[in-house]
Amino acid sequence: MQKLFDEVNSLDKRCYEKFFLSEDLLMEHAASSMALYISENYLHLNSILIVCGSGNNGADGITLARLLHTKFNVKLFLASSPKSPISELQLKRVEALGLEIVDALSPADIIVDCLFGTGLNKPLNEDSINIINTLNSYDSIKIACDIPSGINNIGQVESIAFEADITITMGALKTSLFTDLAKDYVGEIIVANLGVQRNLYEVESNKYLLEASDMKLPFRNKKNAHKGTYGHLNVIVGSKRGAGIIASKAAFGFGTGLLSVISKEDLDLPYHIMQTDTISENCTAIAMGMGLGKYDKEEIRKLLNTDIPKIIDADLFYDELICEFLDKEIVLTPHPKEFCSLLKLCKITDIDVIELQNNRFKYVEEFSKKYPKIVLLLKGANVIISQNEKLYVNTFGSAVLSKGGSGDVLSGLIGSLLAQKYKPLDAAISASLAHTLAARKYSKNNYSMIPSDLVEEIRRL
Ligand SMILES: NC(=O)C1=CN([C@@H]2O[C@H](COP(=O)(O)OP(=O)(O)OC[C@H]3O[C@@H](n4cnc5c(N)ncnc54)[C@H](O)[C@@H]3O)[C@@H](O)[C@H]2O)[C@@H](O)CC1
Ligand SMILES: [K+]
Repeated sequence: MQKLFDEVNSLDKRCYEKFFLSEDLLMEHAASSMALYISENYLHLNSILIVCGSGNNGADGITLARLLHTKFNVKLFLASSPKSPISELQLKRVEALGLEIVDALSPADIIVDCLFGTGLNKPLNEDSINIINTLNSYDSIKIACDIPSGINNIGQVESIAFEADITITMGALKTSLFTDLAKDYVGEIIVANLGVQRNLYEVESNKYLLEASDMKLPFRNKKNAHKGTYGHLNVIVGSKRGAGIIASKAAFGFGTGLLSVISKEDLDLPYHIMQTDTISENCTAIAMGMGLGKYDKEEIRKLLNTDIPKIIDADLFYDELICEFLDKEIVLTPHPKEFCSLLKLCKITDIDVIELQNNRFKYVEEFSKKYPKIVLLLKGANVIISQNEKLYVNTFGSAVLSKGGSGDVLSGLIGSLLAQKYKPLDAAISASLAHTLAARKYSKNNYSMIPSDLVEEIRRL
């Protein structure tokens, strides 16, 4: 996993003091890293349009123009005149070299957006919106310098943002690049080296970006094993029984040795899935909440009171009963609307889904601060998992998963790993990664996947 930072100004300042690297030097390294990336990947192309604003993001762009002008046909466009001392200096340097500064936008093979970086602190004016709209309309390779212009420092897009194919971000990964709202704009994200090794540039953080290598699949190492070695998951199937059945099928394919569904109705299940009406004696994990529908509160309270590891989803996030159990180490997997209900029930805040989506990290942090033992998995385009005020982001999800039943598969996967004795946080992380990485492997198209296809892909991971 890689660290994420809510702000990097303090990291830049630390570089000036700790490593004696001036702002000028950091900027030179930032632009060199971008120039290297562009030269290594696009030397076969000819023209580059670099669009610069008045701050240091613009100064990065002016510096880049100087570094690339011998290799490409560089067109430098200044959307407004430089305001910071360093950007004035960078402009002097390119003027002295006689670089062309163009006074209108025109298409180019590559566009580099250096309008606004981390300094965007007010809504875009009409001019900026027009520039971004024009750039977005070009059929070019689109590269954002540091952050696509229009995304603010908490990852919100108020009106419009540059639609990058690649974002080359300076020094370290910023949290703002990983919100759901930023997902359609950032493209591939690359970190530019600022002349300091990344591990020296970075300090401690409570937020992490998950990588595929963080997924620990439940491979079996023992030779002397039997089905009981790999746990026994109990899935509580409610009145909307499809959800529990989907979860059960996913769970069985993800390694739990035994699986029983608890249901009062007679369900037509595959023969390897057992059915009973009470919790199994050797149960090692419970998955509940999905499709619960109408239920007996006392029975659910009894189940919640057991010490067996649990994953809880869906309907239970609308019942204040859940608040009695938030001091336990259980896994909760709400989608945004369910999380809003949970935040309200546990008296953190009363917000709607729009407010939550605008500030996902903030509300997950607040929840985790109040309930540090809970493993929370907030569903979304970029899943956020938290425990103990540490946040982990999974960005591998894609629209292929935006379907009824996907969440039930996830509950089954988490339940399966819990049954196999994964720690709750590890179960949530590995299951979430398996869920999203498997969905990426579905190759037919991005709209037709159904839960059984997803389960098939997960079984092939
Ligand atoms: N500080 C450093 O040492 C380094 C900074 N770097 C670059 O510097 C950038 C940050 O520079 P700045 O802090 O100057 O900020 P920006 O370059 O992002 O822009 C800030 C400027 O735009 C104005 N502005 C903000 N929002 C506006 C809006 N909506 N409409 C019109 N004008 C608006 C501000 O008043 C300010 O003049 C980073 O994103 C990065 O690209 C890099 O060169 C790496 C080193
Ligand atoms: K930018």
